[in-house]
Amino acid sequence: MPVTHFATPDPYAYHNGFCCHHESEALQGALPLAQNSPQKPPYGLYAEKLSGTAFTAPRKENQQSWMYRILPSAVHRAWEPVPTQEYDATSLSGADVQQIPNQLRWDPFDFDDAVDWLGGLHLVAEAGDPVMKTGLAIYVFAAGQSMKANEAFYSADGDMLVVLQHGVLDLTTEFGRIALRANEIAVIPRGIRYRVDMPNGSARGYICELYQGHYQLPELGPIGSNGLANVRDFQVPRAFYEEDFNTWTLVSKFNKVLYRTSQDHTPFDVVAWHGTYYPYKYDLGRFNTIGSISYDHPDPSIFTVLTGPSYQEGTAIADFVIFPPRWLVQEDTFRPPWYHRNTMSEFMGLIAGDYDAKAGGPGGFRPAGASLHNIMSGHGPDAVTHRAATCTDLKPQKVGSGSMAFMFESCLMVGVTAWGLQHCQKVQPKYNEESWEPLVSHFDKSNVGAGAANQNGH
Ligand SMILES: O=C(O)Cc1cc(O)ccc1O
Ligand SMILES: [Fe+2]
Repeated sequence: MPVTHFATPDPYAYHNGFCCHHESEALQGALPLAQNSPQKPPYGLYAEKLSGTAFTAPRKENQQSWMYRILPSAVHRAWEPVPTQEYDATSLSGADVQQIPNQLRWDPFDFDDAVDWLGGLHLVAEAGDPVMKTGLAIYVFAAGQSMKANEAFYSADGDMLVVLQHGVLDLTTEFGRIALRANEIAVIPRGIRYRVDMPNGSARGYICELYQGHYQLPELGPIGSNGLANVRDFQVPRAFYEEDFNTWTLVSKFNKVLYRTSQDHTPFDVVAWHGTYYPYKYDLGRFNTIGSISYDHPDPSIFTVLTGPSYQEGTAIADFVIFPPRWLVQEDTFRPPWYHRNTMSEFMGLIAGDYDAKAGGPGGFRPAGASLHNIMSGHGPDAVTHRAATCTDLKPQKVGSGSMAFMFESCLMVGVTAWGLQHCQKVQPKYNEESWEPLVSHFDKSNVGAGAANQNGH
């Protein structure tokens, strides 16, 4: 029976704070004092460095951690490809993606309680290439089984931002443990080993894997020094280790192919760590939402939780944007999102409730469903929403109570996999037709007042 040790008696205690250096000891004195690799690290541990950026990355971008572990992670046998019949490997390869301009919407994706984390991953959309460290991959997942006993996973391809729509995930990572509940997100950076247990059975959600760079907080500019996702609300696990010399299986996603190896010790043997490269979680309910208190609908970038920047300033490979419950108070304003064509692609999901730009209900935008408005594809409120927003009395109104929609927005044209287009059987065939074709012209040359500004003078 493995022996388990936590930094604190509570296995789910966290360090609070993001973009900063943390240090964690599950055994007092396990971190060397004032140096990283003493000749003999405390307690006979091995020092191992995990580099999340190039050694030479500028200080403000540099991410790395030092781990003090029972055995180095190099102690394992040779990697072998996982036989494709064990996992539907083609569903991860992205070999079948198609870039299409159609607006797409998916009905809620099914639960699948028969599979575990790896069996439950479905690549829906992708752009770029892990080999060149460019782009992103978007998955939906549904699983009900814990990973096999003594099995752990990592992705060499990118940083996985997990949006949990339903259930609970118990994540054991090299850095410690994270309990993830619906309406929370976790980010597991490239290379970090973890396993996923499902203490409550069915779990479902979405993942945006960033092949390039790392997620960071957006600049706040004139908003000032607080607001949106606040630094202290990000939670980082505390050191946790087991003494376990049983045989473990490691699975690696390496250029979208699963490889497997074995070793006679647990990968979760990090007694202490310090650094800037670590997994973390964030509860979307803590987001400090900011909006217009005068007129007009602001750009949704004010709802950015995390951004994965491209090399072009202000342009993201992946922005993670949420639409939390909020008050709408704008005067003389069409309050839902405007009609739009975007140089960015917009993949949306819904964790719970309704999204104020779209009708819910059967055939609508529903929790656990999704939509994709690819580059320059027209979108915006459906006809029902347009009518309601045009006719409504503009009193202060709370929208989205109990709701949480989100968007993965990318500067890249994402392709959709065969699973996303066909095999999942969730594409709504009449999305476009039913959403926007009912819109009719209200153009009336003889009635300027039909759309005139109000008397507030803006
Ligand atoms: O509903 C969408 O498609 C996303 C979206 C939200 C918003 O507030 C403004 C523009 C936009 O595309
Ligand atoms: Fe848009």
